[in-house]
Amino acid sequence: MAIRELKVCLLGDTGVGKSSIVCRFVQDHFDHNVSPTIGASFLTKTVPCGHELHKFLIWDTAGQERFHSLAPMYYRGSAAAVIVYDITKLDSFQTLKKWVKELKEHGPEDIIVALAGNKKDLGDIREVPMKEAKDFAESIAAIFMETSARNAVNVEELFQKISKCLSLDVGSTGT
Ligand SMILES: Nc1nc2c(ncn2[C@@H]2O[C@H](COP(=O)(O)OP(=O)(O)OP(=O)(O)O)[C@@H](O)[C@H]2O)c(=O)[nH]1
Repeated sequence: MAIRELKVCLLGDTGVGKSSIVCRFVQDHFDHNVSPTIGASFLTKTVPCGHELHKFLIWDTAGQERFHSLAPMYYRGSAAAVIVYDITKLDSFQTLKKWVKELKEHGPEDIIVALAGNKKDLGDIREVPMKEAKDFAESIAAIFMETSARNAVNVEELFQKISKCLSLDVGSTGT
């Protein structure tokens, strides 16, 4: 079976759960006391998609402002970007919009963008209405999912959607 390597980066405010999403996806594990990422971390996971295997090369970037200038190194050459916000923090949704703008201006032209509203398990203290995020995602033709790294909700599904989109992309350029 053919293996395709797909570079994916995670972007978003500090504390929104980027590392936790990656950890849930790659190791099916959740840590309540995960330390903030320094610089970036790298993990891989291979998943079947149709008649091929997709090997995700995942760059989990640091959300702290002091690391912002490093981000282009990770989104350049990426096939997809997952921009994460925390549904309980309106500020993190504003930061997501800044990342969308930055990707549009400086990212790869054909990059697939996925928006992930994480911490879905904390719906009681939600600050970002799902509809608002969904409408925004639609307006920029992005994949959208609310996830919970903690409860393993929609994390696998998020990467499956990205995988499917990447397959379709190849299909359309091949014809
Ligand atoms: N309740 C809940 N907490 C979560 C979830 N995902 C992550 N967390 C918690 O949120 C905190 C921050 O998670 P991280 O994964 O370190 O966030 P990050 O976006 O990688 O942060 P930086 O590395 O600083 O950019 C940790 O205490 C996690 O345990 C979730 O789905 N639900």
